[in-house]
Amino acid sequence: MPAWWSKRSSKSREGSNQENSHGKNDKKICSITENKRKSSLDEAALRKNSPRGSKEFAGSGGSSGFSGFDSDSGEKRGLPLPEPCVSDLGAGGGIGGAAGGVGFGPGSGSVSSVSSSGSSGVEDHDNNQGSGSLFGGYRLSVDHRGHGGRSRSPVPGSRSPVPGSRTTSRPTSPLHPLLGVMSLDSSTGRLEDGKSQWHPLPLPPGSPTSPPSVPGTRTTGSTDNSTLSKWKKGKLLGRGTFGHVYLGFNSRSGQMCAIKEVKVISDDSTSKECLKQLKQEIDLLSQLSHSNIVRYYGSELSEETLSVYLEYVSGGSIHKLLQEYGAFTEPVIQNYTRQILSGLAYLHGRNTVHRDIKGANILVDPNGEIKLVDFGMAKHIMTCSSMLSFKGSPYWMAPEVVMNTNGYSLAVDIWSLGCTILEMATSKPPWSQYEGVAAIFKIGNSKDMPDIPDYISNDAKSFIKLCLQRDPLARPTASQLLDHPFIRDQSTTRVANINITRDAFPRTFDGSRTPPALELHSNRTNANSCDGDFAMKPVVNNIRALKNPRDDGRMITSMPVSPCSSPLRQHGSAHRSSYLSPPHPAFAMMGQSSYNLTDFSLYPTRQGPYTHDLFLDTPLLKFQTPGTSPRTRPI
Ligand SMILES: Nc1ncnc2c1ncn2[C@@H]1O[C@H](COP(=O)(O)OP(=O)(O)OP(=O)(O)O)[C@@H](O)[C@H]1O
Repeated sequence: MPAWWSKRSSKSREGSNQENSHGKNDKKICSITENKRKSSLDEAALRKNSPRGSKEFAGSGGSSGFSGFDSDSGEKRGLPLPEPCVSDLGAGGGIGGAAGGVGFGPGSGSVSSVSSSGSSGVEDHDNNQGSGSLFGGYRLSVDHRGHGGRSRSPVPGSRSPVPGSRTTSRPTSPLHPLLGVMSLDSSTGRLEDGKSQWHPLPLPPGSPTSPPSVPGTRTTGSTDNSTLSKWKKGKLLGRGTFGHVYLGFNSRSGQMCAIKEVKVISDDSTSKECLKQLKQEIDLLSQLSHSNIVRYYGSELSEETLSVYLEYVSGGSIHKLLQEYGAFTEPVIQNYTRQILSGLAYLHGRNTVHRDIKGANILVDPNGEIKLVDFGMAKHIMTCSSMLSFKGSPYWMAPEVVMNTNGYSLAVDIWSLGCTILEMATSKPPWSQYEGVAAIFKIGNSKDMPDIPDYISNDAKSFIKLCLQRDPLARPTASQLLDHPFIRDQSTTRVANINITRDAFPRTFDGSRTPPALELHSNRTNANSCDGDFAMKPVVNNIRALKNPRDDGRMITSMPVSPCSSPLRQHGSAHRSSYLSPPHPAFAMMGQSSYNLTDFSLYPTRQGPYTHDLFLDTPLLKFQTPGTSPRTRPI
């Protein structure tokens, strides 16, 4: 068994709502070779932490690097922004490793360990021990005398003068010692590669007004510092391992964002680790653009904090929704799974593995749109070789990750997706009946499958079983899974649903008028996923009701619209009378499919002839037997 346990911490998540151990609080268990001496203590601590009763596995740091953090402190002082490297993901390191001190964020909820082997062929930033550069991929705006200020000529989006700006009057601060060291000590070769770009803080798309390309650039002639950033920090949205997340409000546009902050403290190893993780997240997110991945707006470095500005997703995490509303109905699970898969297919298409897929890292917007977040664990995989580092959250962790022997690949996200589907169906992750260590043994060293509830459909069971195949090579890719009936048949349902709607609302389809509500539904890709409670109701009754003369267009358009996919709709009986969400007979068929695992074996997998997966040639992984030393050699 790899030695990667670390101590419990006390962080809480999602605002004041402490998540239980199945969510964000499950524990980034940190492990590196240097920490072996802590393992016995940590293991003892872990045993105390049952999946239900305990909040934390982890955080070797003990005390939080954020203790005493004042959400209102850390005013941005117009320090130059760090400059992440924008070379493509395969361009090499870029994130200086903080001496391999991986995942020591207090209260960390995931496992994090790094193999001592350096032969992974992975852009594993954690392994950049030699660089000694926390921001190895950053060009910090410092000249060689250590003063703030850009070290090169103006670039788009830089703080260099723009029309109307008066950057010369902007206060400059001495470079933060921590960052100064990082900026000047990169061994990544990316500091001078000329590919780097600034990270301005644009408004979200659709902003009625455009801010200066970089906060702090004065465009109005004002001389006070209040214009430095138009994003004002609001309430605490949640706490993660590596920082706090606040609501941000743009006082110019009225728009909102999420601000993820890590406090910058020199000579604090926890702070360094947090910054490193956040830097990694910035590097990845800044290169991603997908509707199911949280959008990155920009980042900003002040003397006290590094802030990352992200799309605000107001619905909370799947984990939080499960806590508040209970298990999801199957149509909701289908819908969410399709979107998660879509995000994963995009991510994997860029050879990037998320490594921490779980309900707590999947946010839902009010329209039921899924956003993958928390890319602090994500890694880009440069070659066909797989990773050797050890990260994730135990209950969602793939066997090959738990055993940490021969590395792992994109398929770890597919395993975690299977666990997340079980989480959505039961409100708990698989193996949750076991305490931490026992769960890890179950995952890594048994042949057992997690319990799959009887009440889900055969399609759902088939899908989950495919994801939870112990052989990572046997797991289908995200793209392949998008074609599984559990996902694919949603579109059939949606078309049929629209047809029924057309019958029910003929006037809406004859060009005379278009109820906004229907337009909204029909334009959404997730409009097919309606309340499971509807599924059991005779559709015809609702249609008859709709054809009642009283139910005219005025009534329709004045009715409140609830997103079809919202899990909030699954329990409310009041929704059943809503004509705007007519049920579909296909839902009555949920759970009746005779599709099985064998059928899907017709689809190509990583081992199949049609796959173009990078890991086609990845050798089968062997599990490490507890007590034996980890095997890191490729088979
Ligand atoms: N874009 C966002 N919009 C709204 N809330 C968010 C957003 N990003 C994060 N949050 C909230 O903040 C919490 C912590 O965020 P996040 O998981 O990204 O932090 P972290 O330090 O990376 O966590 P982890 O310990 O999983 O690494 C989330 O659980 C969520 O409640």
